[in-house]
Formats: sequence, C-alpha cells, structure tokens
Amino acid sequence: MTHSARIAVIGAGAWGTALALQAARAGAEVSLWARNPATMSAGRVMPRLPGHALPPRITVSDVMPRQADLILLACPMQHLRTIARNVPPCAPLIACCKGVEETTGLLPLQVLGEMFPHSVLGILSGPNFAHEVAAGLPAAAVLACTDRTQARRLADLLTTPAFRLYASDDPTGVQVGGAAKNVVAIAAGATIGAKLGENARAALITRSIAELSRLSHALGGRPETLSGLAGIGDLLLTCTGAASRNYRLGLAIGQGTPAQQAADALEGVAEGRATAPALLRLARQHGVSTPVIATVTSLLAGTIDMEDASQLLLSRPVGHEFA
Ligand SMILES: NC(=O)c1ccc[n+]([C@@H]2O[C@H](COP(=O)([O-])OP(=O)(O)OC[C@H]3O[C@@H](n4cnc5c(N)ncnc54)[C@H](O)[C@@H]3O)[C@@H](O)[C@H]2O)c1
Ligand SMILES: O=P(O)(O)OC[C@H](O)CO
Repeated sequence: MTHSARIAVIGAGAWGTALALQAARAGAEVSLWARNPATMSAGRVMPRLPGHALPPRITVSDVMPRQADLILLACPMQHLRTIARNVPPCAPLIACCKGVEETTGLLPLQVLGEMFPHSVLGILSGPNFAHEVAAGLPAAAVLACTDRTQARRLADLLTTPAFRLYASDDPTGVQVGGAAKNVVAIAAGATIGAKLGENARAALITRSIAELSRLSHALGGRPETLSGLAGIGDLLLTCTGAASRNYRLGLAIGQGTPAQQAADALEGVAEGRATAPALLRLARQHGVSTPVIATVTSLLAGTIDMEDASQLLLSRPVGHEFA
C-alpha cells in the first residue's frame, strides 16, 4: 500500500482508544468512532499523556467513517450487533471484543457473518490490558481469519516492535479463548476473594484450559489454539492481574458481595457476566462438560454461594489428568 493505511476503530472505550493509539503508532491514519466524543474515556487509558490528548493522526467523531482499509470493532460484545448495523461494509472487519452474544449464543464472527456475508472477517484477541497497550508497553496478541494469508496481511497493518500481532487461521479457537477466559477470571477472582489460596487458583486455571480446549474442539476450533496467546496467555493475565474487571468482579463475589451489587460497582464492562450463561448453554448443546463455567453461571445468578461453588468443584471425581 503506498498511502498510509486508513484504520477505523469503532468504539472509544478503553480498548478502542488503546487500539486507535496502536494503529497510529503503526503509521495509520485513524478514525475513532465514539458514541459521545465529549464523554469518551481516554483519560482512563492514557494517564501518561499530557492532557490526555490523542495524537493528530487520530480523528474522533460520532459519525461512522465511510472509507477505510481496515475496521476494528472494539465495543462490548452485547452491543456488537447494534453498533455493527451502522458500519459500512467497505473493508475487512476485525472484532476486538471478547464474549458470546447472550440472546443468541453466537460468537462475534458469527454475529458479523450474519450481517456482512461478503466481507473479510477476523478476530483480534490476547493478553492485553488496554492501559498498557495505550502506554506503548510491550504486548502480543493474535489476529485470526479463516484465510491465513489474509490474517498475516491485516496483522501487519497494526504490528509494531512493541505490539506483536501473530496471525492464526483458527478464528473459532481464538474466539472461544477470548470469551471463556473472562468467565474463568471471575472464578479465579472468587477463589482469591474467598481465601481459598493460590494453589486452588493455579489448579482452577490449569483445569479450565482442558475445559476450554474441549469446548473449542466441539465448536470446530483447534485445541492447540488454547495453548496460545488467546488461551493460556489471556487466562494468565486475566486470572492474576488485579486490573482485570472480570477478576475484580469475582474477587468481590468471593468476599461475599452479591453478584449484582459487585457488577454495579465495577467501572467498565465485565464480559464474563453475560457470557457465562451463554457459553454454558452452548456447551450443553454440544454435549461438553464445563464445570467451571457452570459453577460461575450459578454464582452470578445467586443460586449458589461460594461454599457451594467450591464444594461443587472439589467433589468432582479425580480421574486421569489427560483422560
Ligand atoms: N479494556 C481492556 O483492557 C480490553 C482489552 C482487550 C479486549 N477488550 C474487550 O474490548 C471490548 C470493549 O471493552 P472496553 O474495555 O473498551 O469497554 P469499556 O468498559 O471501556 O467501555 C465500554 C464502551 O461501551 C460503550 N457502551 C456502553 N453502553 C453502550 C450501549 N448501550 N451501546 C453502545 N455502546 C455502549 C461505551 O460508550 C464505551 O465505549 C470488550 O469485549 C472487552 O472484553 C478490553
Ligand atoms: O478487564 P478485563 O477482565 O475485561 O480484561 C481485559 C482484557 O481482556 C485482558 O486481555
């Protein structure tokens, strides 16, 4: 491409703002779509920049861009369908959200596939706290499309030495990892909140990887994708990083705060909350056993308490590790 790439970022929450900054660093001309530019949360992810000013390569507007070489959809999962309705099908669309649509049980690219049957679609996911990416700290993620060459080409538009985007041709595995790690992070936070110990959390994270791999396989993804950035990588970050909203939601529940109250007190979206019941339904439809996701779903619904939750997981039969 001879001109600078034109990258449109849809959604000016924490992640959209961080991605806009990253795209500008990669040399693109960036249009950042905000529902309300006056109230966008740039300050939350850019405390190091004087006056929280965005660089001149980034134009913020509440009007959807009509032209772009690449469109990044960085809105919360439950608003993806509504927001995508106004996006012009002028370029490849990359979903940057992590979750499952609660009302339909669809993954992000299934939602976009219904709406944009002729567009190139991809998913971007990995262990990335927005405030660190915004600050230009080193990070890596994966960009997956069904076509590996396409994935590499699109990843190159956003890659810099400090933000390494690996390409993948397993969008299903990447989406399952990104959605399910938020649910596991709630469980990890609850484990620490209830003072069950670091051993318990490590066991929970590791056993969840088996759960996520089974689910990914059943949905048509490759189990090994869950060993990568969008699986283990993001589980490690979100289940141990105190900045994670999903982890913090779980922490509060583990400490005895009712789920609704804990969610209301949270700044920003904890995707695991809406995703847990949707993923559980999906797993049951495919005959996959997902004890961690089932337990988190019941905890969030308030039908069990922390003591029941740990009993449920601890009373499961102990078999071969890789049966
Ligand atoms: N924050 C991170 O560190 C991070 C990193 C990687 C991926 N993600 C993913 O990116 C997605 C967006 O997360 P975020 O952290 O940017 O969100 P956020 O909590 O910072 O912001 C929420 C965004 O949703 C918008 N919004 C709220 N209500 C809305 C509505 N009714 N309709 C349309 N838009 C509405 C807000 O304007 C805001 O832009 C999530 O799927 C998240 O999992 C976040
Ligand atoms: O704050 P969380 O829990 O939404 O996590 C943010 C990112 O998904 C971490 O990769």
